[in-house]
Amino acid sequence: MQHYDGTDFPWSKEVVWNLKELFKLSKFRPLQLRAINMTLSGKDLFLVMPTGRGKSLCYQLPAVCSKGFTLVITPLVSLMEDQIMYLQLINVPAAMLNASISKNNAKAVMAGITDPKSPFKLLYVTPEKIAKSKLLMSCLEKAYKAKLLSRIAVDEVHCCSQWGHDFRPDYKLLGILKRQFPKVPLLGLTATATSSVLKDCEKILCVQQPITLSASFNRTNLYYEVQQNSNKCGVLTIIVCVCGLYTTGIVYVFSQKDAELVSSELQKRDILAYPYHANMDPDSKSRVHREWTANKIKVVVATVAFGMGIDKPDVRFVIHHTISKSIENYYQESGRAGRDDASADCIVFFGFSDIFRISTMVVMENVGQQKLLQMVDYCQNLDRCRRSLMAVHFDEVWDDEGCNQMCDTCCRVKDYSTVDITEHAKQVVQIMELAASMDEKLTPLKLVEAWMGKGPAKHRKTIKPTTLSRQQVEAVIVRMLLQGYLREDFSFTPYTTYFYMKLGRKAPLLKIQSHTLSMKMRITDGRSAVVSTCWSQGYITKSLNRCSPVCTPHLDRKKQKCRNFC
Ligand SMILES: Nc1ncnc2c1ncn2[C@H]1C[C@H](O)[C@@H](COP(=O)(O)OP(=O)(O)OP(=O)(O)O)O1
Repeated sequence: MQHYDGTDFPWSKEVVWNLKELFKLSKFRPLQLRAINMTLSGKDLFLVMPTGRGKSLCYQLPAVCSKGFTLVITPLVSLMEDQIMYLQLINVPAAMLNASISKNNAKAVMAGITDPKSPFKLLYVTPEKIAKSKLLMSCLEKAYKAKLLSRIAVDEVHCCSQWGHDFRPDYKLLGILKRQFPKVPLLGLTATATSSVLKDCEKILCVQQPITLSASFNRTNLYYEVQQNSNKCGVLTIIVCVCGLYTTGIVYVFSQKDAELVSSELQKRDILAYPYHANMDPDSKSRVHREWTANKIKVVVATVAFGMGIDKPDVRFVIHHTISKSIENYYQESGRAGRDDASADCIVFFGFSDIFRISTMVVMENVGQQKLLQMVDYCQNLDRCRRSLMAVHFDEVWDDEGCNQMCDTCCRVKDYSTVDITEHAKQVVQIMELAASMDEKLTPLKLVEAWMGKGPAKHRKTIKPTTLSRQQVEAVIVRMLLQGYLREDFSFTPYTTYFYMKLGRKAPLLKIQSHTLSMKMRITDGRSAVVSTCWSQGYITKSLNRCSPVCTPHLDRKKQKCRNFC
């Protein structure tokens, strides 16, 4: 394999020349040269490389060094437009075919496909075009026969698999390409795919035994941190502080409403923040994107609609106001930070009720629930370094040295201790059994309240209220959910989906005397690195759960309460 890292191939001189003179890059990043040499040798390849590490170069550069053109399948029109704009800038001819281009333009592109002079080196198409346009397939057929179709690149290849985090039905039909054009090397690219997802993609794309190249998922310059979402004021305080520390960043939120609300709260605190979500008109969306890229806007407060194709190198923070729906999503979204290799912060706020908000949203997805719980485990698991949890998820062999104190768990090991929660878990089971005996279903909130001695007396008559704090109560319930002592139960009405708790398959184990259950909990109120920095710079004075100086202008003087959040 290492042989492919060399520069003694017939094409090597041209490759190196183009890297420097055309793409204006001084050297390759890890795995780029290997991938380029392999695809130029005609091998079928899956390239798994973290977001922002330069996957595009691995097909753009070979395209320039090959006869004919490279067909690039990309899911989003905006992604195509960005790439074409960049390629035009460096004088590499490229074209695209999608529903947004004019008929005349499409006609010219179709003619270009079979033109022996190849007026473009890269042709970008959506998977829908491959699935639906017979004309395109017939042109590609002719190009194949004339040896003009040099390579097929399938970007975001994980979209083929239903087990991936972003399945797109039209990707399922892309197997036709390898069946019709078996001699053309295929290059599948993704930032996030487990080995089982790649196996699935292999079948769907009809490639036989492709070579998989995986760059380490570990973005060493990113600092990962999870903050408890205890109240809205605390969350906003930290967001405001982080915005004060850095020049540019993204805040991801759950809904369009949150995007509007959080951005307007940041604006009230003199932070140049704008919302971005799918319901905005295209002009407003591209204006926000453009102005943020040009540093005229400091923060974009966005839903996941602000996604693929964002290539701003100097993003210094990505904050998740609400957890992502999967680790893959989180990795990709947070990975938009620090593309310039300078350090950047990735902070996610984890709130108990958010689990159930998102749960009802992903309930229809094939493995939506399972993926959400993996994300919850990432947030709640204090046993292992955040990076090692991601490594396990992406099937990467992990060495604990790899984190280098760049996550909150590694920085704060002294703040955690293992606590036996067996008796607590038994109390939860008693409450659940009592509710079941009355034929009642408990929502997570009702379960918390009953255990804390609040809510209807009938739910808690057999036990004393717990002595645990609310945060600990929630943590125990989440732990029980993650470990199968509790499980989710959904109920659908024509208007909404309700989420209830049920006893899980492992609940009977708690009846066995010798069975124990433990978890790591925070024992001190030590400050995280991000909070410490805010602290040392005078942004935060007391507890994060109180109003800080940043909130002071918004205090209602009479009630001494924050008008918006407390
Ligand atoms: N060898 C290199 N040296 C320096 N910069 C590079 C190199 N290769 C690529 N880049 C730059 C170009 C882009 O600005 C940036 C990201 O490249 P890009 O190909 O868009 O990433 P990607 O495709 O892996 O990310 P995503 O998964 O988000 O699509 O890195």
